[in-house]
Amino acid sequence: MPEVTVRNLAKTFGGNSVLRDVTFTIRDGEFFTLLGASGCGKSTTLNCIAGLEQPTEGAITVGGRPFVDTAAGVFLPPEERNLGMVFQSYALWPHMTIAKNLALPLNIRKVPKEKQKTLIHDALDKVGLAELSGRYPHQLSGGQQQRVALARALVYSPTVLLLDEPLSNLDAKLREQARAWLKRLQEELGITTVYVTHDQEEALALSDRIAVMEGGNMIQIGTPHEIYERPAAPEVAAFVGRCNFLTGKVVGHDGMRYGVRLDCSGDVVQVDSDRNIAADDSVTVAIRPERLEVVPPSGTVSGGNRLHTEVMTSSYVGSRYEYDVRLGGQAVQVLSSHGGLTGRVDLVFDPGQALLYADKVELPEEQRDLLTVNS
Ligand SMILES: Nc1ncnc2c1ncn2[C@@H]1O[C@H](COP(=O)(O)OP(=O)(O)OP(=O)(O)O)[C@@H](O)[C@H]1O
Repeated sequence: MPEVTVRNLAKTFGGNSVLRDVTFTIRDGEFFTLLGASGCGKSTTLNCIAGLEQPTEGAITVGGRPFVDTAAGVFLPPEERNLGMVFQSYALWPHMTIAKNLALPLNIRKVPKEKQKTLIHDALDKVGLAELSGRYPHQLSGGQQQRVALARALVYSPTVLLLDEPLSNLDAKLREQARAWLKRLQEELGITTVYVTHDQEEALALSDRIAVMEGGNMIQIGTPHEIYERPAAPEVAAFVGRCNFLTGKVVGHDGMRYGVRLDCSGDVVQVDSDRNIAADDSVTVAIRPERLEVVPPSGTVSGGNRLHTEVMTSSYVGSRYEYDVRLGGQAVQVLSSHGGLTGRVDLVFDPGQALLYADKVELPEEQRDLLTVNS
């Protein structure tokens, strides 16, 4: 299966720039996800690879074959790219059986009828639906229809699979099952896959690597672990998983490189960071709710840092408790296995569990709302 390279991709719609200098390489056999909020340019990027959109600038090659090169005037039409596509709407023909739906792309490619039978059977077999080839789409569940759409994209052995939110029409439970099934299938087939989603959990669960997009730019490319544990920018930390952003002022450094000490609403804490930050700089500390431990004041627990806070609200959410606490003028969310804490509490965390950003961060809406509601 081929590698996909995208170089300096740009797209404008009527003077409105929606992709800006996007560059990335998808490795052979990789499950690569474009993740970001609605309107950030994920589908436009995918459609440029598919040939459904013509980029304003840039070059795309698949397996070394140029699909697009605006500088050289190259644009390969979609039907010559041999890519498999599945969209959010499965776009199955309702008046045709499943077998007939799968035959369509083969007819276009002038595959002989006898060979078609084997290919259709094999493709339906891959998605576990070989028995249902004579049914019509309305005789299948949503999950089965989604599998048929995938089989139709696989039936002509595409070089790359392009999937645009293919699971978003399924209900939550079915979606989780389909996710596990899709990952297994992609691994078995070893097909290079580009996946578009705005669902960060789905991206983390499915992908070998994720590209996080914002406003037409790619702001980080990395493995799910890298994206979650070492978000390159506060925007990534805010979009992937939940994150608290605390403002603080640097009061000094411990040691040559790591260990920045800072004042967070009156408490001095230490955060590991290799950023070059000077004393008195205003910084933002990002910390995940599950990386904070909430304890009664002066309660003992391991962890280097202690913030003095007060519980605003707490709720039991089945597997754990969620606390919203106030730290000076800042709101902080914490997940804990301990329930029933009220009033003054301490938040404890390890210096390696927080990330330091040199810029002041615009608070995510949930954190701003928390303070407004509880003040
Ligand atoms: N054909 C078009 N004409 C004009 N503007 C467009 C067109 N297609 C997309 N856009 C705009 O380009 C921007 C990026 O759209 P795109 O569909 O790539 O975003 P997305 O990240 O896939 O969002 P979503 O998850 O909502 O599909 C949006 O602001 C959108 O309105």
